[in-house]
Formats: sequence, C-alpha cells, structure tokens
Amino acid sequence: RCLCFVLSTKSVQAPREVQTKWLRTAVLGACAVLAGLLLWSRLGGDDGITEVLAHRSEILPGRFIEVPCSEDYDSHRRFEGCSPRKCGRGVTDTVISRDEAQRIRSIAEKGLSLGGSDGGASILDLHSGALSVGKHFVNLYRYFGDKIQTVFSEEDFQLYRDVRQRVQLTVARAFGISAAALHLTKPTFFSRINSTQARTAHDEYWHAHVDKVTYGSFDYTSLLYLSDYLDDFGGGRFVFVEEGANKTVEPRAGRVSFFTSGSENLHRVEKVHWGTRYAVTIAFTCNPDHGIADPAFT
Ligand SMILES: O=C(O)CCC(=O)C(=O)O
Ligand SMILES: [Fe+2]
Repeated sequence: RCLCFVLSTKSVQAPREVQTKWLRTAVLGACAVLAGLLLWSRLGGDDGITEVLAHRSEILPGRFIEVPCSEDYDSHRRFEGCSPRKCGRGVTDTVISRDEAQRIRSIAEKGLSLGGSDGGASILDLHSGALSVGKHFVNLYRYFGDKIQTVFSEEDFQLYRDVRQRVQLTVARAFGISAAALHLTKPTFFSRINSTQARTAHDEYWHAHVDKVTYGSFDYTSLLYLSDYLDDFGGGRFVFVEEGANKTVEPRAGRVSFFTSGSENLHRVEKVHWGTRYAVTIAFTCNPDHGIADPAFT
C-alpha cells in the first residue's frame, strides 16, 4: 500500500450529518474549555477566590483599606502614638518614580551579582551586609572591607536613604502617626527571586506568614517593588491571605505596598514561574531599642 492511498481515504467527504455533529462537539468543547479557564482565573488557580487590590497596569496615587487590628500588638510593649491602633494596607505608585525604582534595582543587581543563593531566593541586606551565597550568607562589608566603595557609591546610599525616608512618611501619614516615631528595623533587605528550585529553607519565600511573628520587631512593613509582574516575571504576586477572598498586589516597578505587620495581614508570595523579581522589604518599628541606622558610605 502507498501513502497516496491513506491520503485519498482521508480526503473522502464525510456525510453532512457527520459534519454537523462534529461542529457541535467542537463548539461545545471550546465553550467548556473557555468556562474552565474563566473559573480558573477567577479562583486564582489553586487557592480560592482572589480579588486584585492593585493591578499591574494601574497607576495608583494611593489606595488604603482599613482592617481591624489583631491582638498581636498587645503582647508587646506599646508606644502610644506609634503602635498600631489603626490597621490596614495601602498601595501607592506615585511616591517612588519608575526611574528611581530602576536606579534602586541597579544597586540590588550590583550587590546580588557578587553572590546569589543556589536556590531561587537571594537577599542583600545593606544594613548588616548579609548577602546570600550558595546555601549560606556572607557579610559583604567584612568580605570586601574598604573595597566595598568600588561596588557601591555615595549616590547609591543617598538614593536608598531618600527612598526609605519617603516610604516612612507615606506609612506614617496613612496610619495617622508621626514619622519621627517610626524607626527603621531589621531585616530590611533587597530580594531577588527566580524560578530555580529551593535548596534550603531560606529559599522558601512562598509560605504564608505574619511579619510580626516572623521578625518580632516589625510594626509596619513596606515593600518597594523593582520589577513588573508579567513583563519581568510570572507568578510572584503578593497575596493577603483571608477567609472569603484573598487580595493580591501585583508588583510594578516603583509600587510601594505597606501594611501593619500583625496577623490582620497574613500574607504570602506566589512562586515565581519565570523571570526575575526584585523587591526591597523596608520595615519599621515603634521600639527605639530595635531601630537600626541607615547604611552609610564609610
Ligand atoms: O516580596 C514581597 O512581596 C513580600 C516579602 C515578604 O513577605 C517579607 O519580606 O516578609
Ligand atoms: Fe512578609
């Protein structure tokens, strides 16, 4: 038998009745797939119903949602006029410009290029000097000594301080407290996340957590995003985990997301599926004893 035989039998016209049946099946199938896709996107894939608090293409002057405070702050020393009485979450795209975010990202890239975790999540803490390398951390300042000045410039530190200051003012204003009552606390760090498989617990950034529980000193958490969701990376959305509907913040370079650090703001980061996601976690405490200084060019 030859190939032409196969071809000729395939090209035989099906009776009209069979054609209509096929068409109906195809249309029904397409509808089912479409409905499935719609439902999947509404349900956010695997974790229940999701609402978008900040969409990647929105430019938000400011959005603030108040949520009742948890009792987490009661088990810590209270600082009146600072410790959260008003809790919630806010997002703004107009405090840090896209250009400033790009420059801050260059600082992160420069520093993180000196090391990097074997797994998907690397951090650089300009305050303590901690940098992920392989499965561990090194102290960048101890390792480089005076040569660190060939890596970072005075302008880098100035920009970092300036950005930190404006984020602090934004947080203070949103929660009705004085910016002077807030102190930067640790860990405050750059993060770089890609889709490489985790190698140690430090790489497992996607677990739901409460910052006040995880980091102790945090009263207000802020995040400055340095990459764009779906342009630079996929997955990696920030999710406030809630009964009812989760609320997502889609990262966007220059976007500042901030919230009170107690369990009223349980959250997680989705796994990054492709690309690289850069962000800075900037944390504030009301306890002066837990305050840290800005990094300086010394
Ligand atoms: O990068 C993010 O979007 C969140 C990071 C975070 O939850 C944290 O640093 O505690
Ligand atoms: Fe967190």
